[in-house]
Amino acid sequence: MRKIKTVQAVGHILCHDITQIIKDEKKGVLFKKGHQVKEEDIEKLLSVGKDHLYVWEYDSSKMHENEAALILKEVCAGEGTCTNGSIQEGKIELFAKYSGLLDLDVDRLLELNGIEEIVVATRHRYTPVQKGEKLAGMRVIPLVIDQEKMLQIRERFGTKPLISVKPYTKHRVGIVTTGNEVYYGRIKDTFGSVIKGKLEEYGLECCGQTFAPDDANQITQAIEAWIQKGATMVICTGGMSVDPDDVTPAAIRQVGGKIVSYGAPVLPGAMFLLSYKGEIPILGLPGCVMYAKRTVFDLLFPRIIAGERLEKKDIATLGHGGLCLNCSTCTFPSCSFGKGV
Ligand SMILES: Nc1nc2c(c(=O)[nH]1)N[C@H]1C(S)=C(S)[C@@H](COP(=O)(O)OP(=O)(O)OC[C@H]3O[C@@H](n4cnc5c(N)ncnc54)[C@H](O)[C@@H]3O)O[C@H]1N2
Ligand code: MOO
Repeated sequence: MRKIKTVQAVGHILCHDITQIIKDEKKGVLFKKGHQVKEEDIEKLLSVGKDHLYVWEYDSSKMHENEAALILKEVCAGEGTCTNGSIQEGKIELFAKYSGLLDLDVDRLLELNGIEEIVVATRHRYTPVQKGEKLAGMRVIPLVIDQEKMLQIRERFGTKPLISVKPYTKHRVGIVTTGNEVYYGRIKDTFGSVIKGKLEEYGLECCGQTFAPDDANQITQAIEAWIQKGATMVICTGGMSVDPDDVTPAAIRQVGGKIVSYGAPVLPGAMFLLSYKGEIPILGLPGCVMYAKRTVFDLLFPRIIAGERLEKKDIATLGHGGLCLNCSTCTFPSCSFGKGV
C-alpha cells in the first residue's frame, strides 16, 4: 500500500472504499476498494476531499481482479453461454444463450479450482436450462493477482472452454403405447398425454401415437412403422416389468437395435430401457413415468435430445443421486435428483 497524490492516481487501484456524503441527499460509496482510478474520477475524488489516496503498489507482475476475471471467463465460457456484461469485484457470471443441456468438464473444473485465489462455481452438469438462466459464477479473490499465474491458466485451460449449453435436436418422436387393457378399450390411455406434455417441455413435437396389444410381434411392427415414417426417436410406454405378459422389452429387442440397458439405478425408473437402432433411440418407459412427477425419463431425455450417445456406464452412474424424494412440492431440476453424475 502506498500514499500518492490524487492528481497522479490514474491507473492505480484503491485500497479502500471512498465515501461520499451530500447532506439530505446521499451517503454512500463513491468508489469501491479495488476500483482502478480513471481520468474522469480525479475531479470527483478531489470534491470529496481526497487530495491523497492509498493505492496498491504498482507492480507490473500483478493483474487487477477484473482483468483476471476476464481470463477466467475466457477459459470457462463455451458455446451457448454469455455474460450480462457486468464485472464486479473480480466476479463474472455466465448465463444460457438458449435453452438446452448444461454441459461442463467436471475433471478440468476440479483442476482449475485446485489453483489458489480463483473460484469457479457452477450448477450441476446435465441440468436442463432455459434461455437466460444462470449457469456459473467465477471470481478472482484478491484485488490484484499474480499476472504469470493468470497467463498460465489461460494457456493450460484455454484450449477448450469448460462450460457450454448443448442445444436440443428437433426430434420427430413416435409413441407406441402397449397393453391389452388400453388396446381393447378396457381403460382409457393416460400415458400418451404425459409424454406429449414432456415433449412440449423441450419444444418437441410428437409425430403421433399408435397402440399395440401385449404381443411382441405387433409391438415390434408398430415401432418399425414409426421408423419407416421417418421418426427419429420411438418411445414405448408400458409393459416394461418382469411379468410374463410384459413383452415390450422383447419387442424392442426384436427390432434389432443395440440394447444399451434394460434397467436403471433410478427410483422411480428401475425398469427403463434404452436402445438404439442405428442413430434412432428407442426408449421403453415403465409405468412410473405416467404417474410420478419426475423419473429416470427426466434425467436421460434431455441428454438424448442434446445429442449424447448414451452407454451402459452413463446409466449405471445415475445410481448416485438417483433417488427421487417425492417432495410434496417438486422443485426439479433444483434438487438432488440426478445430481450425482
Ligand atoms: N417383479 C417385479 N415387478 C415389478 C417391478 C420389479 O422390479 N420387479 N417393478 C415395478 C415398477 S418399479 C414398475 S414402474 C412397474 C413397471 O410397469 P410396466 O411398465 O410394466 O407397466 P404395466 O404393467 O404395463 O402397467 C402398470 C400399470 O399402469 C397402467 N397403465 C399402463 N399403461 C397405461 C396407459 N397407457 N394408460 C393408462 N394406464 C396404463 C396399467 O394398466 C397398470 O395398472 O412394474 C413393477 N413391477
Ligand atoms: O421403475 Mo418403476 O419404473 O421404479 O417406478
